Amino acid sequence: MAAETLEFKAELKQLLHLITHSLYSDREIFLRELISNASDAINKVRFDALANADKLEGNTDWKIKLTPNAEAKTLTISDNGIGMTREEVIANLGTVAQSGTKAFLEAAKQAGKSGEAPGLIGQFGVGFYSAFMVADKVTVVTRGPGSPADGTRWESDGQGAYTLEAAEKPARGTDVILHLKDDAKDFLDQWRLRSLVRKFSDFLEHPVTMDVEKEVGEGEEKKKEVTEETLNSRKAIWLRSKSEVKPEEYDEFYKSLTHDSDGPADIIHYAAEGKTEFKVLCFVPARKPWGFDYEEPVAGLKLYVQRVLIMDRCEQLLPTYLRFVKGVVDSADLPLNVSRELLQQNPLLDVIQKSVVKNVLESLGGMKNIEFDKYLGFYKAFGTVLKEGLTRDWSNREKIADLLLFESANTEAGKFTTLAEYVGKMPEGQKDIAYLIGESAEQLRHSPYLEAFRAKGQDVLLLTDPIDEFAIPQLGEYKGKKLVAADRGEAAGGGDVPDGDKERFKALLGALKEKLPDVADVRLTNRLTESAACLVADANGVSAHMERLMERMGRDSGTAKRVLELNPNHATVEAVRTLHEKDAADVRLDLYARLLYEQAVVAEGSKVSDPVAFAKRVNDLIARDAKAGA
Ligand SMILES: Nc1ncnc2c1ncn2[C@@H]1O[C@H](COP(=O)(O)OP(=O)(O)OP(=O)(O)O)[C@@H](O)[C@H]1O
Repeated sequence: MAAETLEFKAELKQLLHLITHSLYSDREIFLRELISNASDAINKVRFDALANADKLEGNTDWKIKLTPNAEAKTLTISDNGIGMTREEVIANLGTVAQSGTKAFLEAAKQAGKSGEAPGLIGQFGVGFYSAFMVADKVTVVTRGPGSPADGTRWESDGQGAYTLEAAEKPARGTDVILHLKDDAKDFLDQWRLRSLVRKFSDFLEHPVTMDVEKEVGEGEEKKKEVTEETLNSRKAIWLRSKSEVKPEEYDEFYKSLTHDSDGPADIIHYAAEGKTEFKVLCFVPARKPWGFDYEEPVAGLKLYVQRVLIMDRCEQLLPTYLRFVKGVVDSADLPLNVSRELLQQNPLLDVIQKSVVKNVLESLGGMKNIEFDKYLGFYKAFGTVLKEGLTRDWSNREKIADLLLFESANTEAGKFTTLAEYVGKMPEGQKDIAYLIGESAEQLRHSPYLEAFRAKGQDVLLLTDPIDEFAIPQLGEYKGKKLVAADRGEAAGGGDVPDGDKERFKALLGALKEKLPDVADVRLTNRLTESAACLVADANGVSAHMERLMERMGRDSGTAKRVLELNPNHATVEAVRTLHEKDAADVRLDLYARLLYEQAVVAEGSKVSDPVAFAKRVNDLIARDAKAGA
């Protein structure tokens, strides 16, 4: 049958254009990507064979073989893995399945200028196409379990189309044949290949081999002999003890696992011993992977049973709030031949998860105490995700709370405090931990709600992460101290005012309440020292910040009316009181009531319902005042 020509999908064309035209630095990573695909393919067939040994066809001498051919200027990467059917070739090598491709293209365009782009390739699951960084033509000959006639040959120059035809393939598996570009001939060099394999794939369980010519014998007997050599040491890095692993080995393993071009922020490597035994090697990335924010949140670790990869992402091993953690768990206590469904019910997985969570949280705590700058980088990337744990992982709430960072009324802008530090600095008499939620710390620093706290020498945490609105009330308390919102009725700032004031203002408060249908009540407060008025929510009501959030999401927050609090010691409030005492029917009182309310709305960072009318009211005041003063 003649070869059939098919077009790449549009996005893939764009991607290939980018790969072949702009990504030049670091192109050696193509070898890591292709070896990693070959290794995945071997793992797949080996796993399938646990249930159906016939698939193996006796071909179980697992290996990935590199064949450089100087004459033909090709480098071939062969494996005896699962192979692909014709349909699978079309699905896997003719389209980019990942939804993040568009984002990749954008990111790569940006990063292309700064030379970061190759690091991005793997992150977006386009590893195979990195072959076009070094090859101007790629041929793939592959077949799954079956007979030699079932093979498929795929070929492309990466320009927009590929050809497909049936092919004879004696053994199951895949050959990827790279027709190297003129400037990529160094990848034919055996020493270069050997050093790249050691760098990228040393820990790989399967041997990566190459035929090497060696001189053997002495004198007359001397002759050249070709032997197949294994290039990688094959020591699964997670099975070794910590002291045996070099930092650069961790680094390379991490990079092969995540495709990150930088090293990890934190390494968690231990062997659990006792009733159940397992080994864990996890990493905390130093920065957010591209796509982390818009991809569906999924967590998981690779699960090996005695070095056989059973699941690429075992969700039972990691809670979603630690989904930034990447790594491997190897357990000798799980049965090798169970189905994935049964495996997921195995109680041992919960035991392992508990242990992983404990170790990750402790390790993050250590980073915070010892390498704060590094921790800050981590926290800025993943702090929001970590906070999800406050609402989901009750048993570890306190440990997670210890990892939180906050700006506060007393910190300099851009500096942070912790709950433990806050509690340590609480002046005598302060019972609760006060916090204020809003859009930016800068705006919150000017909030009238801070006044009373400042006057008492108390600090207030300034929270600006949208999740804080849910997560912090869920936390509820820390070390026996209640967390209270500074703009709520119950907060330490609000308190009783002297009876004399209450008596003097009684009539005015009644009148204002009538004039202001938007508020639930008008009362005096000692919360304020500089401002005239503020709005507070009931202890159980919806806060102003929450209302703004709900509005933005297009939801009705079922706005509960709030309480207008007035500062009896403020000159403006006192002047309005005097005016009301003289003539309760003075028409100006309507205007003043409205403005007292509206300035409280503006001060808390919300919008007045009719900004034009508000401006007109202020202008009327200015005009009157200016006229009186002229
Ligand atoms: N040697 C191979 N044997 C069998 N299938 C392969 C082989 N190489 C690639 N594939 C198939 O092609 C798909 C696409 O490969 P590609 O490297 O582009 O992405 P990926 O491996 O899925 O993602 P990532 O590179 O992020 O791991 C693979 O998922 C696999 O199904």
